[in-house]
This record gives sequence, C-alpha cells and structure tokens, in this order.
Amino acid sequence: MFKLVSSIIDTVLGRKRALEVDEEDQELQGELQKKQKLNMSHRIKVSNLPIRELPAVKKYFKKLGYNRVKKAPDWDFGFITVDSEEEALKCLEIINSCTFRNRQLTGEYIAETEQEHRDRFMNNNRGKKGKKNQPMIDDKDDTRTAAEKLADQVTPLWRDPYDVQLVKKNRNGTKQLMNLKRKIQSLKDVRDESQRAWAFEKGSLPCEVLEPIASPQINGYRTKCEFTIGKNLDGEPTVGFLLGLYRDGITNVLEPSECLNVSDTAKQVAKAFGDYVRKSDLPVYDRVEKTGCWRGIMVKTQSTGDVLVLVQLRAADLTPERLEQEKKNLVHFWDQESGVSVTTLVFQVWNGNSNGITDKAPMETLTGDGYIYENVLGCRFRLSASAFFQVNTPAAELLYAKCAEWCSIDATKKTTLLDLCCGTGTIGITMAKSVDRVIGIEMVSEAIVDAKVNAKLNNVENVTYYANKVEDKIDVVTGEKNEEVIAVLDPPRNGVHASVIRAVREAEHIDRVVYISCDAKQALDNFVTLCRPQSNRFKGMPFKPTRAVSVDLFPHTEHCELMIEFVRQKPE
Ligand SMILES: C[S@@+](CC[C@H](N)C(=O)[O-])C[C@H]1O[C@@H](n2cnc3c(N)ncnc32)[C@H](O)[C@@H]1O
Repeated sequence: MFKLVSSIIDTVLGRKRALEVDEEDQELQGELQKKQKLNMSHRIKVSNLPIRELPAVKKYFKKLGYNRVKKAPDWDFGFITVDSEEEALKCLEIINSCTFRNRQLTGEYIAETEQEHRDRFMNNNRGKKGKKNQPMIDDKDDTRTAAEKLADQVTPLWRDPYDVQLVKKNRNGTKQLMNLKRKIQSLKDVRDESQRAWAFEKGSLPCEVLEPIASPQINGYRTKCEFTIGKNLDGEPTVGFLLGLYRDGITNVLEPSECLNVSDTAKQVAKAFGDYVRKSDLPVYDRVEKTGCWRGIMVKTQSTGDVLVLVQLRAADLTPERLEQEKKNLVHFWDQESGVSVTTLVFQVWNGNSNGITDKAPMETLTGDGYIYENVLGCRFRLSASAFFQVNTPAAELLYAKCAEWCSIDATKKTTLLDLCCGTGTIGITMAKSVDRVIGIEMVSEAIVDAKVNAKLNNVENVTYYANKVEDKIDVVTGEKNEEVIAVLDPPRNGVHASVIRAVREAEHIDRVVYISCDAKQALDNFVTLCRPQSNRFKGMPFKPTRAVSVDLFPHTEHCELMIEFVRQKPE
C-alpha cells in the first residue's frame, strides 16, 4: 500500500525515488490520505419521506441532531450530510429505526469523492428537457461544449440573429396586451359597461403598438455582473457563472469568457480574480457543505470607465487578524497586480446561508470612496454597490427618451411628474427640465439619499423626494386647476402589490400613468387592476391603454422592457 501511494506521489510530482519508505514519504502519504478524507462526502440518502412538508422534515432531522439536510419539495427522499464514516454509520442506524408520519424510514450510506459527486450530478441532469429556446439536453445527442451550455443558460437567444430576437420579444409584449384585453372582457359583475368599452373594440390589440426599439449595443452591454466563486468541472477554483441550477444540485462554475452579454472588463475581472483565488490559501465556499471562504464577486463597469468591484467572503473560520490580512492582500492585488483599473473596491463578509450579494450584511469600502459614476441623457449619476441602476446604459437612454416624449408635456399647463418607485432618481432627474416639478417616491431610504445627491449633482431644484411606500405617500400632491399630473411607474420585475395600483387609481388628480415593466407577464395583474371598471374594491375611474412599445435592454436574453401608456377615462 505504502509503495502504491508512494509511486502515485512520484507520478504526480514527476520525481524518481527510492523504494524505501523514509520519513518524507510517510509525511506525504499522511497528507494524501488526509486530503482524500477531506475530499470525501459522507451522506445518508433517506427514503420514504413524504413529498413537500420540507419544514417538518427538516425540523424532525434537526431534533435528531442533523442540520445539513437537502430535500426538494417534490422528492420522497432527502440527504443528510455528516463529517465522517463513523458518523454516517451511526446516522444510518438511527434513520433505519425511525418512523416519520407513520412511514418507516430507510437509509442508504453514500460515500463519494467530490469528483464522483460532481460527475453524478452532471449525468443526472442530462436527459432533462431544456428550457424553451434551448436544445433538448440528451446524453447521447448533446454535443454542446460546456461554454455553449452556459451560453444557452445565460443568454438563451444567442443562437438567433438579433432582428429575430427583437421580433420574438415584441411578440411577447403584444401577447400580454392581448391578455389584458381578454381579462378585462371576461370580468363579471361590471356595473358600468362603458368603462370597458375599449376592450371590445375591433382588432386583437387594445392599443397602438409601436415598432420595438433595439439596443444600440448588442454585445458586452451589461454594466453589472454578479459572479459566483466555486469549482469548475475539473475541480479548479473558478470565478464565473453556475453551470445549471443550484437547486438541481449543480455547484460547478464556469468562466464567463464566452458570455455575449458580459463586458470585456467584467470578463477580465473574473479571470484575474480566478487567478487570485487559485493562489490563495483560503478555500472557495462550498454551497452544499456551507464551508470555505470565497463566495462571490460583483463588478459594475460604467460607460464613464469607472469600475466597482465588490468581493464577498465567508469569514466564520478566520481570526480577525487573518481577515484584516486578507483585506490588505485584496487591496494590493486590485491596485498592483490585477491589470484592471478599479475605481473603488468594496468588501462584504457574509456568513449566512443565502447565496449572492446581500443587503443583510454591511459593505466596507477598501479603496476609493465606494461610488462610481454614470452619464445618462446628459445627466450624471452617482452609484453605490447596492443601488439599482439599469444595466444597459445606451438602451436605457432610448427608454427614458421615449418616456419623456410620452410625458410631454402641454406647454399651456402646469405639469407634475410623479416618479413612482424612483430608486436613485434617474427617470425624474433626466426629465426635470421639461416639467414644472418632480415628486419622487421610493421605499428604500438609501436610494433616496442617492437620489438627492444626484439631483444636486445635476443642479435640479424642482424635485422633492419621499422615502416612503408609494401607497402611503401618493396623496402628497393634489392636482391644481390647469395642472396635469403624470405618473411614471417603474417597479421591480414582479410588479407592485395591488395596494399600490389601487392608491394610484384613487389619486384622482393623476391623469396618465406610464408603466415601465421588465416582465410584462408578471405585471399583467397590475395592468388589469389599473384598467378594471370601478367597484367597491377598485375606486377611482379606471385607466385604459393607449400606446405601448418594447425597448430591448437585454439582448440575447428573453427579457425586455415593455412601456405602456395608460390614460384615465373620463366619467360619461
Ligand atoms: C426597477 S427599480 C426602478 C428604479 C428607478 N426607477 C430607476 O430607473 O433607476 C424598482 C424600485 O421600486 C422600489 N419599490 C418597490 N415597491 C415599492 C413601493 N411599494 N413603494 C415605493 N418603492 C417601491 C424598489 O425599492 C426599487 O428601487
């Protein structure tokens, strides 16, 4: 055995050695065995569990002393991970004597190396049907390279020419408009039919739909990328995207070098930091075992040339001195060695279970002042690591310009623009010069701090900001005579709570709403709430759609902004 191990080491290290087992051999052999042990995973597969009931199952195992439990809602089995063979055998014994919800549980011990674990997941996930627009993933027929698989996942439309992508996205937008019309048609108990007459007019579309607006930049347009730090298919520490879904058990990471939407600078950042992590004595974070250190990195690359890098680390096993040392190493690396010109370096320690950059842990600025700048339609904006900002600047300019055109603006009237869900103030500030006043409402108070700074930066004085929920503050303006009040509503991907839309309806001084949606399917309920005839629950005259346009901010992906103008109906 000694000879075998020794000869393996010889082969690996490429040296010729005597057969005698000397002290050095023993040390190396010990190290190898330790390494092999460390790389083993010990899991018990528990069968005969009820499907769903995940919290109850977890609670039950926790009582038995097992916290590391994995089970998907539709599985009738789960996995308990332990640290050693000894613990696994003990766990097996316990499980085989347990009954849960009148079911006799059975356990099976699975011991495998990290590589075997990875290979099994890759094989298990073959043969599954790919997402729409993606090729079928079949074991035998799938000839795609790993980079192509990643491209299919991150940029699923990349195989289509750009004009075809645009047609598909426009079709999606019009489909949601037709759904809106259909839903309004099918409402029951409508007291005033005239309030939905528009939905019964001839034609399938409820309003004018303009030609879709293409992104001026098709590749490398993303100004913000969040990369995972993990191991690639060869087990090497890597910075990039997860290949597959974590919930399917996939934890392999691939460099983003072939991803069309990632900027060259972000690719450079990922590559450089991959080299750093590979040389580091700190291990990468293991998402299954919840151990290790290097978790993720975010990079923002603006058209001004500014670059923000945020590094996230799990530090639960590090002494305060080691943590301080690592921060110094990072500063030195990004300043002197990375080859990337970083404007500001931000650092986050996150020991929790959730993955991704989080707002639950503070961010520490290591170099620069924590801010970068972006120019939009001649205005300058200050951005922090956590602030929302559209990720495709030239396409966002086209979106905001179109929005301004639609809000424009009857010179004979006083105009108030309500920038609802205003974030850091981009929409209101770019339009402030063409209206009498802007009111910005946003529930994240840090974003409002940024918005105020941005207004100042652009010498905008006719704007007032409120750090509140829209539904609580919308009545801050009451319409004056000869005043037009226009609301621009730019909510998160899944739209806003119905109470926000009800508040907009009830604010009778609002004449028009320009709704900017980055997922029209998810926002459909909001559109319906805005347009349904009056009732006890939905007060205020309803709106109706008058024009719509798709603006593509996300080439090669299925996402697209849909902007719809809704006009308040007048009482008969
Ligand atoms: C897509 S971002 C838009 C930001 C901004 N319009 C821009 O273009 O930079 C959506 C914003 O809506 C805010 N939000 C979501 N629900 C809200 C509510 N009920 N009241 C106020 N703000 C809300 C979020 O905090 C987030 O900043």
